[in-house]
Amino acid sequence: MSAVIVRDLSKCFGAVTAVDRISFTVPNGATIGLLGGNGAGKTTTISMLLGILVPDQGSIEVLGHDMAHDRFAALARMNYSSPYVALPMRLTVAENLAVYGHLYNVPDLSTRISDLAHEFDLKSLLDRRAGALSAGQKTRVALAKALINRPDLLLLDEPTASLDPDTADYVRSRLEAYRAESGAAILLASHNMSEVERLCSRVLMMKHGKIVDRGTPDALIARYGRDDLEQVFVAIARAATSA
Ligand SMILES: Nc1ncnc2c1ncn2[C@@H]1O[C@H](COP(=O)(O)OP(=O)(O)OP(=O)(O)O)[C@@H](O)[C@H]1O
Repeated sequence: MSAVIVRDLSKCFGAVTAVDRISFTVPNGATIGLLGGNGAGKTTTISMLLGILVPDQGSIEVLGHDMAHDRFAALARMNYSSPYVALPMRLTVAENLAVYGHLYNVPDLSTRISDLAHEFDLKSLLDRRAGALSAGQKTRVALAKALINRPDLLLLDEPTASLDPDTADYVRSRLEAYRAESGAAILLASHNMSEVERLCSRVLMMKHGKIVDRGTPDALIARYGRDDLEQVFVAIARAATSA
């Protein structure tokens, strides 16, 4: 069964077609990569999945719920992190996690916060204001917030942005472990191709709002005759420029 079913989805901003009739699924228990150059339409797609933007056309089904008519049932079972969406800056890290935990009605919230603080090495940051943290510290708090309700669908926009290589590696292993233990589906937008190769069973390649190719990382690498996904990405991006 699929956690996400997107059919013929479009979104325009004035004359700009940000997302252009895309269709895809995210199976339960899978991590799917959403790739594309700057302005390809990844964030717009994720925003529609979250119900933040209303599509001009098409349908989105999340965890069995039609987002046009029944989105609150789905929103309770999903979560997201994005470096482009700031957490309330005046609240401490602990207050932030508590607010989101209450919003999602998380049972035994203090234990959940303590577990996440341990998992993402946040214990020494719990009493610090979110606005006063470094970029990498904010990313770790955003990931803890994204997991607070043990979501069945996790939407991740650049989840390791600003993390040092050691912490990024640790976070990737935590995301893999969460998917394996929970059976959650993950949609991952990332510019880090080695991260995508490691985490994603399949990828969707976006260009100018369309999905121009899709498949497993290995299949795409073979189809384009390249050594890795980074080279495939560059080949598609350059083809786009000359198109
Ligand atoms: N609120 C908005 N108003 C007008 N145009 C927008 C708006 N949001 C996005 N766009 C445009 O829609 C297109 C897709 O943008 P989007 O942010 O979805 O791309 P992206 O793939 O996430 O890019 P990046 O990798 O740079 O984050 C771009 O041309 C962008 O300028």
